[in-house]
Amino acid sequence: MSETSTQPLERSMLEQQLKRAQQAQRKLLELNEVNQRQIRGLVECVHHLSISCKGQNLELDNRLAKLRSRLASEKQVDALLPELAALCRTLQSQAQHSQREVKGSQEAMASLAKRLTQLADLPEGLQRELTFFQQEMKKPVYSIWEHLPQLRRLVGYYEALLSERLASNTPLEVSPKHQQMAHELAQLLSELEFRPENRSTIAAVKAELAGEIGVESLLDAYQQVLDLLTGEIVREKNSSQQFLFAINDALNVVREAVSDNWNLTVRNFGNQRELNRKLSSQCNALGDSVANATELEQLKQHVSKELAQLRGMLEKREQEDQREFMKLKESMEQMRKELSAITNEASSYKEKLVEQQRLNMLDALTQLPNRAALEDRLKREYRNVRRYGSKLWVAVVDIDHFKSINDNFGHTTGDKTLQVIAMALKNALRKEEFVARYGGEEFVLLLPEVDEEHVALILNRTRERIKAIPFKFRNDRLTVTISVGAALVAGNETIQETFERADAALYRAKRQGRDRVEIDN
Ligand SMILES: Nc1nc2c(ncn2[C@@H]2O[C@H](COP(=O)(O)OP(=O)(O)OP(=O)(O)O)[C@@H](O)[C@H]2O)c(=O)[nH]1
Repeated sequence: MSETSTQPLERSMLEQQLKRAQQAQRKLLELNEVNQRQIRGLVECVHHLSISCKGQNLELDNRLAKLRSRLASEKQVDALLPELAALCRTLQSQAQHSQREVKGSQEAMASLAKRLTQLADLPEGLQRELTFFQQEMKKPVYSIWEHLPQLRRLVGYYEALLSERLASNTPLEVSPKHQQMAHELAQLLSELEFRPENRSTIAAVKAELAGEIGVESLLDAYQQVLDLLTGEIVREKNSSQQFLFAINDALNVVREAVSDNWNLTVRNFGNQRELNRKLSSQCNALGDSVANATELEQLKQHVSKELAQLRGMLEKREQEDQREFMKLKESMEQMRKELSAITNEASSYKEKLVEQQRLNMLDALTQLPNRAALEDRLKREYRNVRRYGSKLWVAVVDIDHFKSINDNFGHTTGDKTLQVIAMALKNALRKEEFVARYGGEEFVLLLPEVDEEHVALILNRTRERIKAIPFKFRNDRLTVTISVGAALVAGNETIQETFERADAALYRAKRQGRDRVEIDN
């Protein structure tokens, strides 16, 4: 082929190569453009990140500053990848740290809110809000941004409370908490035993405490209860004092009698020795007279005289003995009387103490064993569980919606209802089982030696019996129900722990609609 024929071909190839090179260059320019846009985007993003993270963590600040300066000089994003990975790690650990901080702050705020709710006289609305707030604080929060509004809310509650307190020139009011305390005092009064002459006063105070009560009446009621209690204590103290004085007097008499007897005995001993001495010298004189006698008639006269003297002495001694014996008898009699008076006094005091002890173990309203008696019994039953491995169920019984009976029909009706239910509970049990009024409208049953499959049967039967009682309040027929939670004393748990499980079961029974028995498994 000639040189002239190859030229156009070469030229066309060169043109094509040039075109491809031009295309590639355009592509490169485009890519460069994209790269630059990405870097600009990254620069902007890092800039914003730096602003929003500033001051949170020194290491993070430094990394971001370094990245910003690298971005200013770097042309390729790839070269920045190790920096970006390190930044990611720092950001991750910072996020974890923030979450921990938020959690700590949440807990501190929850505890603050709780303390606020415990403040006396907290306005009802605020109390409700705070309770709601406390519930919300239990939900997990993942960022500081969710946390901040909660913080603002808590500050708001503080502010509200503060301005309410500062503005309160308002007269004293009975808060729900005071009302609750008044009810508790009424309940306590039901558990105490007072003298018959004070019972009507106590009933009146109780009725007042149980109803809607004003500050003045509440203070009066407290004063009255204190007076009555002080009176009972003083009376008890006086009667013990009188008893001790009586014993002391009696012992003084006995002591004097014993000391008289002793003196008498000492005197007698001295008199007897004197008499014996005289008798012996009289006998000696008589012996001498007999030995030296020369005349029988003279001796006879002498001996008769001496014998008369001896007889006189013996008679005198017998009279003295008689007198002393009478004195001794009298003083022994006196002592016997005093001792029998002391014995009588002591045994009547003992009877009183035994009666008082019995009353102390009984709930005055329902006549069921009270909390102290329950504790006594529990100790014994628990000992049997530990010693012989026997079974013991603890069941906590609570009357449903009892407050509404008090509210709708009065406290006295509430009291009567308690008495009827207490009796029903008592009658539902076998003699080795035990029921006590634990307080308020709560009772505790102890069921020893009952199998798991029977316990629910027994408790449900008791529940049904109470439900079937035909209560009639102001011509309305009403059904009163109970909820029950029961637990078996297990393994090596304490009785307190069993109680807590029974209580939790009762709570479940209430939550699941009441009028039911829940057994803790
Ligand atoms: N009449 C009378 N009421 C009492 C006695 N002791 C406690 N109470 C009242 O019993 C009520 C108990 O009410 P709450 O604890 O609110 O319970 P409840 O109304 O039974 O409601 P639930 O237990 O939730 O079903 C309170 O109003 C107490 O004042 C008492 O000796 N006599």
